[in-house]
Order: sequence, then C-alpha cells, then structure tokens
Amino acid sequence: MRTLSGKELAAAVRERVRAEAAARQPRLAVVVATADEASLWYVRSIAKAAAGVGIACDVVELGPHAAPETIAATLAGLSADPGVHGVMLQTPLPPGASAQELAAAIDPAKDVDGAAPLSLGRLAAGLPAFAPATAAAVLALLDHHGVELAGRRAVVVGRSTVVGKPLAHLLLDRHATVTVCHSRTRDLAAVTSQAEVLVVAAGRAGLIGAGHVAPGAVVIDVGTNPTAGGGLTGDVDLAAVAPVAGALTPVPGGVGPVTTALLLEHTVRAAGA
Ligand SMILES: NC(=O)C1=CN([C@@H]2O[C@H](COP(=O)(O)OP(=O)(O)OC[C@H]3O[C@@H](n4cnc5c(N)ncnc54)[C@H](OP(=O)(O)O)[C@@H]3O)[C@@H](O)[C@H]2O)C=CC1
Ligand SMILES: Nc1nc(=O)c2c([nH]1)NC[C@@H]1CN(c3ccc(C(=O)N[C@@H](CCC(=O)O)C(=O)O)cc3)C=[N+]21
Repeated sequence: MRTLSGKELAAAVRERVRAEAAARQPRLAVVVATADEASLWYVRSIAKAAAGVGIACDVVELGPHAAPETIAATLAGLSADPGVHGVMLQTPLPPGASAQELAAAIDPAKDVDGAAPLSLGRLAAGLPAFAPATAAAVLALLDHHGVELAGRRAVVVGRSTVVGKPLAHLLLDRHATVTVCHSRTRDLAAVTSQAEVLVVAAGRAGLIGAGHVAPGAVVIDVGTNPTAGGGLTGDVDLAAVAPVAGALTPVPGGVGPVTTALLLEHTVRAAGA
C-alpha cells in the first residue's frame, strides 16, 4: 500500500504562497464564535501558518454565545473592508446560528473557504469560485500523487456543505463517475466497495473497514477524530484497510496540512484579483 502524504505538498504550496504574498500583503480574517477545542486548534494552526508565509491573520473572537445578527454584521463589515482580502467563518457555531445562512454575508470575492451559497452555486455551475479548502485539498492530493480521475468510479462518504457536496462537484468536473453516501445510505459497504477512488468525510472513527474497500482502491481519509490519548484518528480503520487498499492518506499528515495551505493560497489569490 502506498501512503499518500500531504506534508510535502503542503510545504510546496506554502512556498508558492510565500513568494506571492510578499508583493500583495494579504490579510485574512477568521471569525470565531465557538469554544470547541478542535476548532480553536485549527484557528491557531491557520494563524501560525499565515504568519509563516507573510499573510496577516486577524482572529475575530465573538465568543460561543454570539447572536447570529452579530456574526452576520461582523462578516458584512469585514467583506466591506478594503484592507481585508479573505474572510472565513469558523464552525461550529452557537445553537440557533446557521453556517449556511450566515455565510451569505461573506462577499464571494473574499470567500476563501467557499462557504457562501453563491460560491457553492458557482462551483456547481462550473464558474470560477473558491472551493472549500478541504474539498480543494482532496483534489490537490489526488493530483499531486498522480491519481487518474477521468472515467473512474469515485465514492464520497459524507454530504456536508464543507466537504462532501463541493467535492462531488469537483470530482464530476474531472470526469469521475461520482456517488455520494450519507447516514441514510443502505449497505454502505456495498457502495463503497465499488469505488476506485474512495473519499471518506463522515467524522466517525473506524467507519471504514476492510469490507468497505475494493482491492487496490485509492482511499482519502478526511476524518479528524480526537482520540482518548489526545491524538487524532481518521474515519478509516488503518490496520484493517492497509492490506486491501492500493493507496491511503495518513491522519495526521494527509488532507489536514494541505487544507490549511490551500486556505492561505486562496487568500493570496483573493488579494491579487
Ligand atoms: N482535514 C481537514 O481539513 C478537515 C477535516 N474535517 C473532518 O471531516 C469529517 C467530516 O466533516 P464535516 O463534513 O464537516 O462533518 P458533518 O458532520 O457536517 O458531516 C458528516 C457527513 O457524514 C455522514 N455520515 C455520518 N455518519 C455516517 C455513517 N455512519 N455512514 C455514512 N455516512 C455518515 C453524514 O450524513 P448525514 O448528512 O445523513 O447526517 C454527513 O453527511 C470530520 O471528522 C471533520 O473533523 C472537516 C473539515 C476539514
Ligand atoms: N469552515 C470550516 N472549514 C474547515 O475547513 C473546518 C472547519 N470549519 N471546522 C473544523 C474543521 C477541522 N479542520 C481541520 C483542518 C486541518 C487539520 C490539520 O491540519 N490536522 C493535522 C494534525 C493535527 C494534530 O495532530 O492534532 C493533520 O491532519 O496533520 C485538522 C482539522 C478544518 N475544519
């Protein structure tokens, strides 16, 4: 089995971004209204990576009890600020706040994590738009490791707005034959074992075992589930699947680092337009 690491690709993307950032002085604003530890970890890692490539990063902390109106007004204000090039709304959100509705307040030109409904619509229509960084990272990893997509059977597990749905569109654009699974899918293993390329973004540790994977399949594990020991594990049962799969992304060190690097790349692109 081949291990499809994301670390080298992420480093190469960051180098590219660093070179472009010098001339453009990009600024990214991350709006946070949560106390979720995993989410806050991601925000800190974005801020650190941004600093490393010369992108200014403002973390706008609204607190876990922020009212939806406050979040929307903050996003609208940042969208109207000519000094800010990228705007991202971190999830999860306080109860009663809808990420989909609030993201409509982000100017699509600054929507570097592809969260606004207009961005997803443009993506689906085949028009230029920022894709969510995670969905873009899956495509970038497949390309980096030379995985052919045209004409191949791709199965995506998960239909969220951040990962599954945009990813299905990106894979379709690359001429894969795409099936999307979710929690109501009957006999998940029967569907996933048809995949030549299997992408898993369910957020369920160990969901995918040997019986879910066709021999030789390329498996991309998007899941990041905290473990009891303070570590991180994917949605794929590594020990079970490794002998069956042809290639597999590690967690950590797979999709995650590429996601962060591409968010920064989207930000320099937004600053250069
Ligand atoms: N590495 C990275 O850069 C990123 C990693 N992630 C990780 O990816 C995972 C998914 O994230 P996200 O899309 O935001 O999560 P969501 O919880 O929004 O969506 C999960 C999706 O998986 C489906 N699902 C859940 N359980 C099952 C099951 N047993 N069988 C089949 N489908 C199932 C759900 O189905 P239904 O719609 O029916 O509920 C849903 O569509 C998480 O672990 C998250 O931490 C997320 C973003 C970035
Ligand atoms: N609007 C929005 N967009 C997101 O993209 C988004 C989000 N909300 N909410 C939370 C999830 C989670 N997420 C991760 C990104 C990178 C790593 C990552 O780089 N992880 C490292 C390791 C971390 C460790 O070892 O603890 C790795 O996989 O190698 C993890 C998780 C993005 N998310």
